[in-house]
Amino acid sequence: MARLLEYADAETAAAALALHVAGRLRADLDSQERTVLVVSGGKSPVPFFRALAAQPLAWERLIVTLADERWVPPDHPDSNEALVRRHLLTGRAAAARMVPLWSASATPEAAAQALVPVLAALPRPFGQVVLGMGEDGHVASLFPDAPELQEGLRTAEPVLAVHPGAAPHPRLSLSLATLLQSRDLALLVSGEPKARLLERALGDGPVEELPVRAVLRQAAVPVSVFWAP
Ligand SMILES: O=C(O)[C@H](O)[C@@H](O)[C@H](O)[C@H](O)COP(=O)(O)O
Repeated sequence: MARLLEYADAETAAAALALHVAGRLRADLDSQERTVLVVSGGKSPVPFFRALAAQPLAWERLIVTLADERWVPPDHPDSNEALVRRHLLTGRAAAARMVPLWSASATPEAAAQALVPVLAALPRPFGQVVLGMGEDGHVASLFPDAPELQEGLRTAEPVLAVHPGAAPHPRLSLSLATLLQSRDLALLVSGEPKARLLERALGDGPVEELPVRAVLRQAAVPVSVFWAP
């Protein structure tokens, strides 16, 4: 059962999430050499990235990777890697090691194959996974209208290529199984247009309709929704 935390505005939710994530990662780094933070892209996480970058942490022992990536190189304005580098890996946080999903492979399928050993080498469980929720209920790049949705929800492979029907760019997405290999999950959602959607996502209905439900419903990993209208 997901824990719903409501804040007055997006900035306050982002600050609270940054404290939550920093505390979680610090707890790992007190008892192990390295830990992994997995983040999504999109617009919502920018204030969270800035707030987290200001947190005192042993950044040089932190590995940052993405829940999903658009099939564009890092110098493209839609690149999630570029977003993370610009807003999170700044100041002391620049010492963290970034593990990108994009590579100069011929296709997203080839990039997914190349990522298998890279992701297998990351310490498990991840310290923290932070996700957003798209206006169609997608999470990471598990889109309701993508032909690969069932595969993403069921495969034991770590990552897959996704071709969403409407959203721009093919994607690379961690599979649901991999997103759940974490000590903790947080979902950052804000804005009135997503209020009704979040209510529906937390209610009954098929996962295929709103894939975010797969994360909200599972009981293996604690999940908190940082919500601001
Ligand atoms: O690359 C992406 O698009 C994301 O990783 C995606 O899953 C995102 O989290 C949601 O689409 C929410 O995006 P917004 O924050 O822009 O609404």
